[in-house]
Amino acid sequence: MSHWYEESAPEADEEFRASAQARQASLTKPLGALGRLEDVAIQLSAVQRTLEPHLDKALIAVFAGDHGVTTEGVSAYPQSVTSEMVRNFASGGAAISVLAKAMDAEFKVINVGTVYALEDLPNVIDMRVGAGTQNMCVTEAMTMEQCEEAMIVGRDIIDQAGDIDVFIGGEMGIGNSTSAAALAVAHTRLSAMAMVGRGTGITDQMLAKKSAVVTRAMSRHLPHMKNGMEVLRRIGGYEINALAGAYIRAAQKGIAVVVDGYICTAAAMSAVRINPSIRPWLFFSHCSAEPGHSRLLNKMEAEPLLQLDMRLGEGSGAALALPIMQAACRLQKEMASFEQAGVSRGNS
Ligand SMILES: O=C(O)c1ccc[n+]([C@@H]2O[C@H](COP(=O)([O-])O)[C@@H](O)[C@H]2O)c1
Ligand SMILES: Cc1cc2nc[nH]c2cc1C
Repeated sequence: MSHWYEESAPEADEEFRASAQARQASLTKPLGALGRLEDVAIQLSAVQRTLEPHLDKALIAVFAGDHGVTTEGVSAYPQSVTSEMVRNFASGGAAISVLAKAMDAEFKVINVGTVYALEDLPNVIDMRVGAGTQNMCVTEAMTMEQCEEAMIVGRDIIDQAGDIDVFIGGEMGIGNSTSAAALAVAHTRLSAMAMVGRGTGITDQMLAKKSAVVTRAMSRHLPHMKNGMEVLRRIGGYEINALAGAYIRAAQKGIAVVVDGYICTAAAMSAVRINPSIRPWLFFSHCSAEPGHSRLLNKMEAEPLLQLDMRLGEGSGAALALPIMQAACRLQKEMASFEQAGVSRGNS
């Protein structure tokens, strides 16, 4: 039986890619002078099958969930911060709340599994799959039912979105940089030491412990990770799995995805392992200060647009990349050609 998450996304169209490349070459600028903006517009042309790619209607959805592994002492902040920040997202005080407004994007907050039950909050969609995951050092983070349910939360957020052409996922979860590091080890087979970082800002001593925690979790789970779903079930998180489900559904529906930081990239890599056809729809916004992030991006052959030493999460880096990507679209659409503007071509 095939599952919803295995259905293919529309392929990139190589004819539109070639036409977009030709159009870029015809515009009034030295060949290649818009650098990475040209790559973005060309890739969008290939997946959206148009010479006038567009990212006008954006949805930013932040998924929140707690992590059992926090009992190992791997974060600089207490678990209660996940729920406290959900409140802050909802009341407009978080960085992503501000950025979503600044970027004119629709903004949603989804509770996929905080430990603390939150009373009915305006602007928060309550889709809790559980009260935090289990500690991956001692058991699987969740059951397969919970794993699929969390992915369906993400899928349904995309299905319920109106007519959007770009999706930005954000996450909030104290301890989730440990889960992301474990996912990164699972997908790259690099060492735990290479993939752990300071997350919210831990000490050297805690960093050594975090590495040992990931090593312990991997020795338990690695022999059983026969497919991407099993990886997400064993060492993922509710918000991470919701992101993976949202990425897969967005690509299936022809919606471009802008991937945020380390945790989002770990979710994206898991989603690609489950459904490789989604890869052409993923755009990588920034390289975060987590040292594992650049390694994971390399593994995915992904070139992020920005490097701002950010390590916030919430979708903040992706929100900042959006106007650059929108500008890339407008430039390809609206710039004059050498012929139109009567500008002489060079020899390049
Ligand atoms: O996006 C990133 O690259 C990133 C890097 C480090 C930390 N974070 C955020 O910080 C939290 C995880 O950090 P920690 O130390 O609790 O594992 C979580 O809420 C993430 O959104 C995010
Ligand atoms: C305050 C705070 C805000 C965050 N946003 C994403 N992760 C976070 C972690 C902390 C600790």
